[in-house]
Amino acid sequence: AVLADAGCDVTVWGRDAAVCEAIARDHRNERYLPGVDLPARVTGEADPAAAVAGADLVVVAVPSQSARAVLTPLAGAVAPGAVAVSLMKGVELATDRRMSEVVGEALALPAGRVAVLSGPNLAAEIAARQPTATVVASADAGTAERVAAACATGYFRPYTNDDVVGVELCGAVKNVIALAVGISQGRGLGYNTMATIITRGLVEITRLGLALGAKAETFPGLAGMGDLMATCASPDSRNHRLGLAIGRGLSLDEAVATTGGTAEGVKSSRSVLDLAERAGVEMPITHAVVQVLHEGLPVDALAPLLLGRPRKAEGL
Ligand SMILES: NC(=O)C1=CN([C@@H]2O[C@H](COP(=O)(O)OP(=O)(O)OC[C@H]3O[C@@H](n4cnc5c(N)ncnc54)[C@H](O)[C@@H]3O)[C@@H](O)[C@H]2O)C=CC1
Ligand SMILES: O=C(CO)COP(=O)(O)O
Repeated sequence: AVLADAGCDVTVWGRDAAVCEAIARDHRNERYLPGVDLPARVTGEADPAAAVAGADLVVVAVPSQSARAVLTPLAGAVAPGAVAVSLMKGVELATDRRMSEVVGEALALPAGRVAVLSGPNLAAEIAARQPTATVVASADAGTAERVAAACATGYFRPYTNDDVVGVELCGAVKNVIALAVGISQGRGLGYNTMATIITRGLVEITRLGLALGAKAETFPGLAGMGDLMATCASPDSRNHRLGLAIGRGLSLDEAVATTGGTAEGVKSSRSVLDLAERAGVEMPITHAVVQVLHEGLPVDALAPLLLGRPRKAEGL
């Protein structure tokens, strides 16, 4: 809808042919955006190769762990000169690849023809055309500018950035931090705890990013602090909601079943921690989330674990 409002003709592909048909026929996607009229420029197409054929931009928004399988068969179908844009906020399990790396590998595109878009961009608010901003990053400045121009509207303001690593890590790790905030709120803890987790969460995202070559100024920006605030505050965030359910005592399976949609942080917490361990970076909140979600640590052990660490000076 944003791209269409910005003047692009948009073809949506999805794995459910009935949803694609409804988008083409009615310009509605009742399953994911009930009650929202999509612009007339948005149509649907059940054949993925037909959907990408001739497209200037191929915008990818499937769950991160599915991206490689969805994109690999389309490598030959992307038009020469087209740019792929990742909206995904995760890190691939098993390879620890960021999504721009997965997209580039799967579609056989060089880094300069891949862009990432990340920021405080909760889908329902954007569908309601509420004002927000975002970051478009690419290794190629012209590519970032091209994507930003294609999605700029009166309610959606893209800023360009050349720090792909930083922007992507912000998007992936804020989901893990939002899980931790949700868990704390599920235990009945208040705003001091939330602010502590968000602030120290940003520190550990920054620490990882700098170790992996990102730029320091990306982290207090929209993709970093901006998206952390939106995701940790919003009851619409799936990661926040899933954390809340865990904090209230549900098992991971029960929490996933009640949350709806993909909470990327559940799986990416593991790949992020793996990246951190390989880079020799300490990420205590991410580590604690992995322990609670995947290693059986009781939620009540979380605060004593984090607060019981040796004291240190504030900073990175
Ligand atoms: N929903 C939001 O507010 C935002 C989501 N994102 C990111 O966008 C990405 C996608 O998220 P959502 O659209 O919210 O997830 P979702 O879970 O709501 O839906 C993703 C879509 O992918 C489809 N899908 C799932 N597995 C698939 C597979 N194996 N093959 C093909 N299609 C498959 C689903 O049917 C659905 O249509 C995630 O990385 C998320 O972090 C980024 C910004 C905001
Ligand atoms: O990334 C998002 C907002 O920017 C959406 O967050 P959730 O995936 O937790 O719903």
